[in-house]
Amino acid sequence: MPKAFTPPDAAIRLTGLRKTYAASGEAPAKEALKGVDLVVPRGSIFGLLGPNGAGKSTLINILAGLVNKTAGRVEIWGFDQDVNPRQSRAAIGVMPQELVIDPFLTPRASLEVQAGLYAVPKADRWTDEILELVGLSDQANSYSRHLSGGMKRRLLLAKALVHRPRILVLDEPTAGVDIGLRDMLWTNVRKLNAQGMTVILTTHYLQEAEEMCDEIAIINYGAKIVQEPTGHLLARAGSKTLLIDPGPWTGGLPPLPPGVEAQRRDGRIALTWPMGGIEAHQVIDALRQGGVPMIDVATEEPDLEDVFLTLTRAPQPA
Ligand SMILES: Nc1ncnc2c1ncn2[C@@H]1O[C@H](COP(=O)(O)OP(=O)(O)OP(=O)(O)O)[C@@H](O)[C@H]1O
Repeated sequence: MPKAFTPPDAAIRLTGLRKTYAASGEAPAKEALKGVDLVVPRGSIFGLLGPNGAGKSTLINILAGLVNKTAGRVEIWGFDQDVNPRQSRAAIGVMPQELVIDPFLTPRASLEVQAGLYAVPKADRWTDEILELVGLSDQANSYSRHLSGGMKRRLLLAKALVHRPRILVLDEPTAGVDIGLRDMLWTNVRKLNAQGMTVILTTHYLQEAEEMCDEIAIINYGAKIVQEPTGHLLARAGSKTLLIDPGPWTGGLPPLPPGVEAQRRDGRIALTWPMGGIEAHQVIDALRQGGVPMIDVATEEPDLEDVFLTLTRAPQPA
């Protein structure tokens, strides 16, 4: 049995990962990954974000064994992809972006073929459970060519699960899908994660990443520019604002905690301060002690979009 040599907390460990696509015809060579170091903690729901062309698909395709890296090291669940290709492949299941499905197989047959490819013994197969999980039990025996686009995506998720991978990778799973499918996906992702599966997803929907992911890495121009727990990343987004409706009150404001700036905005009082340090209740307490009436209180939180835009607006490195 080969020995895992990464610390037990890493589901994925990338060290100096590089990919250069060779020049072809008129197109020059393209350096898609420029030495990425990345650790995905075991048990996390991990978001891999970046603008179009940042290198996300290249990175995922390398993990999936579909694209050969140019340099660097890829360890999946402790197994070096070059040294233990079989074990590292067995540890990961990938739901691809594109609808690659054999139209002449039924969903049940597709899963059986996939299980065969991964050498899953018959006794360990969980075909019916997977079909149930993704909501394809009723279509289990229909030809896949008769499935709707949404059902084909369900089948892709099902195929990624046949060998009970430790790590599930979802490449843009919700791009262009309807709400029912999106809900099915997120319910299942949470369920599988609660059972111990590490989940990595790429998405263009920042709100989705904010809701789903424990930790996020952002890549841009083939380089990782940040990796942090989602909460920390949001805290980088600058300021927090409290909006108070004092009704017809026109008095003066009491002293506020240092760093809090006040403005009048459409009859409301907008109080803004940098994230971290001051808590909203301290500001509210100060207002209350100063006798400011509060008919309504609302907050404006920064979101991942603010962070993302700030971090990815930097010009392309030379
Ligand atoms: N097979 C290829 N041959 C040459 N260049 C490629 C190839 N695949 C990707 N690239 C280039 O590598 C860069 C990274 O592409 P990649 O698809 O990994 O980005 P991405 O972040 O996944 O983008 P998207 O969100 O649009 O899928 C891009 O400039 C792209 O044009």
